[in-house]
Amino acid sequence: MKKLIKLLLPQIGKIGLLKYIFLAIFSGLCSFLFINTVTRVIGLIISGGFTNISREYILIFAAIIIGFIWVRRTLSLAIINLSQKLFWHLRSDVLSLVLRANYQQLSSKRMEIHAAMVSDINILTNVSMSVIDFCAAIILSISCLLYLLSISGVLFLITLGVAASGAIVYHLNSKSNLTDFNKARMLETDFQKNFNAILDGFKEIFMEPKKGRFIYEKKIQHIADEAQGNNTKAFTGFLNNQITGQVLFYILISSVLLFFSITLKIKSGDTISFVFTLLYLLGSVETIMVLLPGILRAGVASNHLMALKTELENAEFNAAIPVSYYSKADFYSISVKGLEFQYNKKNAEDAFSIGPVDMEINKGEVTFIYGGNGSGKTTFIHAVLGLRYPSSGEIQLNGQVVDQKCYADYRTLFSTVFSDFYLFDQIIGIDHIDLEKWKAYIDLFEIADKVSLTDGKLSTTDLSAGQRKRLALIVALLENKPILVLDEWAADQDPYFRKRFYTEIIPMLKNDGLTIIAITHDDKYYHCADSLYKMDEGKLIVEKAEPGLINIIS
Ligand SMILES: Nc1ncnc2c1ncn2[C@@H]1O[C@H](COP(=O)(O)OP(=O)(O)OP(=O)(O)O)[C@@H](O)[C@H]1O
Repeated sequence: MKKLIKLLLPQIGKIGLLKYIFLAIFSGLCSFLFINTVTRVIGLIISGGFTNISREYILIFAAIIIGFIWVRRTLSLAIINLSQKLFWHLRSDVLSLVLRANYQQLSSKRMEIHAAMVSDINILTNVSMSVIDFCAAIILSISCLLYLLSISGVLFLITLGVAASGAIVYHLNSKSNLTDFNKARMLETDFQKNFNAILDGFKEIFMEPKKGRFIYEKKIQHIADEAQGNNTKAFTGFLNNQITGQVLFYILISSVLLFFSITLKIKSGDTISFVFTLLYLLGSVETIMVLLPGILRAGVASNHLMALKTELENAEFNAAIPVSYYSKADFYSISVKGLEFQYNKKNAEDAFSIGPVDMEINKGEVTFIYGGNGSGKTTFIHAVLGLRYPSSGEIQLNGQVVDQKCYADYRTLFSTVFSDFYLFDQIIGIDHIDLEKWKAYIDLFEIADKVSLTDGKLSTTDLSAGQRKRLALIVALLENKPILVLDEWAADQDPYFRKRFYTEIIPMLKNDGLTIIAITHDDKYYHCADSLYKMDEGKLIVEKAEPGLINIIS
């Protein structure tokens, strides 16, 4: 509940929260006044004191009903607004944290974030709708208890004793119910992971339905069974509490009617008022019991959400937004000195590592890195790009050590086409798109008849794999950054264009003052590089590190 209020407070402010509390109290009081008036009128009817139509009671009932309509409408509208505000605020909050998070952290948290977005935020939004009924039921219960006290102190104490026994039973069970909700919530992340595997791997599944069946039967069914079991156990626990509460009340009401009214010599009018009020109290206690599981589940969801938010906010390496951008004129050299990096794994011996690596990248140089699959080329490039933070060693830019604080600025040196690049459907992140360059590039990359640009929007991204890569490279070049980094860019190009790329386009880009680092397996064109390195099991071996052309093959 505390965490829920912590989430709600920024949305409504303290005064807003007080307003909601006041409205909820007023709503509970309206219900109580209605019940109280009904009880009094029944008392009057039974005692024969209600013979004429009473204008006074008509006015009282009308005032209560009007008050009730007003308060419920005001409160409902406010809660609907609040839940919508909360829903979109939480979504944008998590997204803005995601945008500020670092790659290293985010890549290991993808599924958690997905589950938070899809599941936790929905649970929280939905529960905010039932908060009014919950608060109103609590106020009504308190008012009923106070009224019971005014009727008979002894019966009130007996009622309190019964309520306390219910509360103890509830408390004893709620811990294990909450554990079950928690377990079910943990499984939600696994569910999202497998759900994404189905969506992302649908082509493969469509070709071989056994794959889909495996994920469905062996993974999702298992998760569904376990989550269903946990949720069912938790909800059953709450239902048992509810039944226990009801039974205790039924026993109490029967005892008041058949036993206490006689032994305690309570007046019949008071007994009737007491029993009526108990029945209403039972109703509001039931409302509380029905709504409580949802509210506790929302507590679990808000715990997860807050933990995720805190984790994203407290990232050790969290400067994603650059303060200033490097231009081509600002860049002279990058020196990689003793750089080491290791992936985090539970068993550190299994974790792949690179380094120590030393390397020089000078302005205007074309550097190729080659090596076997899994040798660590991409991992190393990620470390050079500042996507992953080295575990030891350092990177120097123009002779100055790049520390964590300047990493965001450092990353502005690079435009990239990763091997698993994402092509946005519009050119974003560039203040002024140079349309002349765009035209020149689409001609140079021979896709002028395939794609056009209107107001920064690409006419299509539905192209062949090779054409998509050409388009991604054009977008990277339009960023006009000092260094271009390519990861196996030419792998999807036909032999004709591959030759053009290495022998015409790269020299042309180099002439334009661009520094190029490319991971490549195209040994036929290694001679086109000024510097050539081989990555071998995480170690970088210099093949050629002086400006000039070499031909490894010859
Ligand atoms: N996200 C990751 N978490 C943990 N280990 C990883 C991760 N990505 C890669 N690895 C490990 O790092 C090793 C090197 O991967 P990397 O992608 O750097 O190789 P590569 O040389 O670029 O290979 P390829 O030529 O096949 O693209 C892999 O063998 C893998 O075990």
